Amino acid sequence: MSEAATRPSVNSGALLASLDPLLRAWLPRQRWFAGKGRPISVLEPVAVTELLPAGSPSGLLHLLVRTRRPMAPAQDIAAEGRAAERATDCYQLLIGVRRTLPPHLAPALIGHVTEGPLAGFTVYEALHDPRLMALFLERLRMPGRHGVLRFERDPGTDIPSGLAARVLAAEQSNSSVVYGDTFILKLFRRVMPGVNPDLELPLRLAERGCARVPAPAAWFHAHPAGGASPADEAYGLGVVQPYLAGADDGWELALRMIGKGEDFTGEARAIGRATAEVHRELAAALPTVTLGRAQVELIADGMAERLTSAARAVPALRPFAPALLTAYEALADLGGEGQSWTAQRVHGDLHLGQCLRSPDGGWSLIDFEGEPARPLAERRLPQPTARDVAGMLRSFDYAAYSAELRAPGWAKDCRAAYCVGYADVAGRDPRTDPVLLRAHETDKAVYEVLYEARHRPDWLPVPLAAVRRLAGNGSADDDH
Ligand SMILES: Nc1ncnc2c1ncn2[C@@H]1O[C@H](COP(=O)(O)OP(=O)(O)O)[C@@H](O)[C@H]1O
Ligand SMILES: O=P(O)(O)O[C@H]1O[C@H](CO)[C@@H](O[C@H]2O[C@H](CO)[C@@H](O)[C@H](O)[C@H]2O)[C@H](O)[C@H]1O
Repeated sequence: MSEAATRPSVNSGALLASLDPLLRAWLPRQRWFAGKGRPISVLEPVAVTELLPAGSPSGLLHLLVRTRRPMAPAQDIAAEGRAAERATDCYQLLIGVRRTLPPHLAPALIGHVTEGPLAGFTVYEALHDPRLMALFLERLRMPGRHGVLRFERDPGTDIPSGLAARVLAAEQSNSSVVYGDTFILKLFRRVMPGVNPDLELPLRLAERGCARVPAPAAWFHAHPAGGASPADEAYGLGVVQPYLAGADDGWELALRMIGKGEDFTGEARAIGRATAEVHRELAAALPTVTLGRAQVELIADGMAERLTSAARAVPALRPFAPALLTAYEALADLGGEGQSWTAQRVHGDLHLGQCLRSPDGGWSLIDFEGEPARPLAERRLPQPTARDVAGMLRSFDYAAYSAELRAPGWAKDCRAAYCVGYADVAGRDPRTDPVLLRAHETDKAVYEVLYEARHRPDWLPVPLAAVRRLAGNGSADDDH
């Protein structure tokens, strides 16, 4: 990728127009695309960067495209309101361009271009092409600019050249490529202007020497408007971090151990300890605030608003909404009585899949992006640590449900062990604040209903079962 060969020189409008029908068919099939099963109403370029020209023999394009969120079915439009019709999302794509696609890249096919500047070429998902991704790592190793793209790296971390690239098969909210079992590149898919907490928090934790979170080694972002004005915030696009080779992800490990009838409470307790350690470091690295009456009410109001909008989008949630609201009312009431809590930066979307156990048995936490559907500014606000604890408690429930567990009590025991582990480090058991915890667990279950409806409709029954339980005035642990 010499400077001359990589100078961005494309007419982005004409290029995207030629890819338009292919992307409209391909995008909605991607897991990371929000809004399944409905046609894309608008597809327009935000920025197009030619990293390698077509025909060399494989070209590489970096695209930021804006889509208008698909229209809701007729019956939901009135309920979702005009705002939902106007909502747009920006997605990051890395597109390979070849005359013909070799058989091993067939699963990556996006389509054959028939018109415009790329007529006669085949375009495909570049992440599946080890050659292109090796070239992309070379670009990441060199700090500097490339059109609207800006590449940065930690000068203290050596990223060797020539590492073999392989795309991760896991279906995710984002996409990842592993390099030689030493580094992993995470490419954010739905991107927006502003500081991405998935870079911000690991960088701050690395500064404190926190070993529970892989430290960013290189990262890149874009300034589609040129970056001249302070208001023109960068879009965070991707991060390279050390790859924890041989690590087990907590979700797969839990399902495996359930399958073998093995006890998971020891691991749950260790994850609780890891969570509390990361919370302690985040509280030391970034500002904390005391939540008074007004802030607690705001949090409760925010939860109620999310419930209302989720219930509009997912009809199955509607019958439970009034009962779920009582959890938020109880939180606001406690705030009104003068109960206060500390808020700090948190993980924001903690679940078993974000916990990795290294072969030495130590747990690390990854993916500090927060809930992908929330605005960035909101995800970066200090919050009670109960948000993360609630995420993990829900995750034990997910694992038990997904394994169609016969043994009652598995989730309940893991939830308890996790809280005990948390208290080992924090000195306070999260269950000491049942109203706070319940409100956050309810909020999480509501988020999950919306997430599953948008991304994995087949999974909707999992959070709906929890919603039913939480709405039933019973304990969140009932039925396990
Ligand atoms: N540093 C790492 N070491 C090993 N595996 C990792 C690492 N980071 C991510 N992974 C793997 O990649 C998967 C997806 O990463 P994650 O950051 O959670 O992306 P997403 O936001 O798409 O869920 C994880 O579940 C894990 O299996
Ligand atoms: O892609 P991310 O890991 O950033 O998070 C999103 O996808 C998760 C699913 O992959 C989703 O998590 C939900 O499903 C998990 C099992 O697959 C379960 O362990 C979690 O508890 C449950 O919330 C997550 O909510 C979503 O933001």
